[in-house]
Amino acid sequence: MAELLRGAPVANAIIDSCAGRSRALADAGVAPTLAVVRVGERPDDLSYERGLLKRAERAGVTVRRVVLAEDCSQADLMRAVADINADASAHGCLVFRPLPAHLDERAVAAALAPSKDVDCLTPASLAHVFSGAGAGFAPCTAEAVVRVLGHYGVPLAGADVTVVGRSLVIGRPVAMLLQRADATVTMCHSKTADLARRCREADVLVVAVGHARAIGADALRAGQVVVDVGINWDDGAQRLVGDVDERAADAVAATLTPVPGGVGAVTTAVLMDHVVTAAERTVGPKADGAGAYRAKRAQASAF
Ligand SMILES: Nc1nc(=O)c2c([nH]1)NC[C@@H]1CN(c3ccc(C(=O)N[C@@H](CCC(=O)O)C(=O)O)cc3)C=[N+]21
Repeated sequence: MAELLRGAPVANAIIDSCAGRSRALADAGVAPTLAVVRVGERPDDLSYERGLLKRAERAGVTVRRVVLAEDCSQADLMRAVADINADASAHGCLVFRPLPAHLDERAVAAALAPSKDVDCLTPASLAHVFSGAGAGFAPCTAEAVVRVLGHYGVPLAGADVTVVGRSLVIGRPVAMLLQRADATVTMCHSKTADLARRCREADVLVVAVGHARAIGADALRAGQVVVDVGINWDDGAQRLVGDVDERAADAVAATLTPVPGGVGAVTTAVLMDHVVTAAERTVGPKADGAGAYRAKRAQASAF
């Protein structure tokens, strides 16, 4: 049976660190604040929102929700983003994606202030993930994958990692982050010839395709580390299932991230970490209370 790499301990460690840093910021008069923009009532947006609200409370992060109707106009959405840009008390902004088809996500990405872009929507953040230069944030889920592997001590330097899925939100950025950690990364997708062989060759298999049980026994090898990024609702089973056939992985792999309770649980924690970091960056060296803030922060990191 595969050992489970659960998300909760990883998320808790991140949230504990956020809570300490938020207290230090509070002493400097700063309340780390996230603005979330939701258009409509998509079930996975709502599930993410529920999770992040719960997590934010423990992390000491204030959340402001901006909810627009499913049929809102592009101008309505642009105005919401402009308001958040102009609001100095909002440190981070998350726009739930994908947006309804009539809305232009690229225009929103171009408008959002890069310093508030905590989930890698803007071109500046994507450039950061690609180049390593600058100060942007990676997509929370892509970073969550790397944090889970780091927490459980999975060696990445020199490891063969296969990433299945090439989305701009997970597949492509996670490949960049893993490569930066010195893995040799193979990027696979729906047109990859002999996908099963590419998957079997991997020491670490990361799957983010968005289809329930897309990866089965033929694509798995004994001893592998399997990271399942999928969150799919299974109508028959009436529960969330991953992109990997969990029974096959459980029988074959060395370790496996469960769904639910794996990477998804860490995504919200990484989001809080990004918001707190964005808030810390607004506390300039000349800002009131910054000296006390720095002292407190040094103390917090001593634990
Ligand atoms: N800009 C943007 N970035 C996203 O990352 C994003 C998004 N938009 N839109 C919606 C989807 C969905 N999503 C989830 C992440 C974690 C859980 C989560 O916490 N899942 C728990 C279970 C939650 C439950 O029990 O309901 C788990 O996997 O253990 C759920 C859903 C992020 N998304």
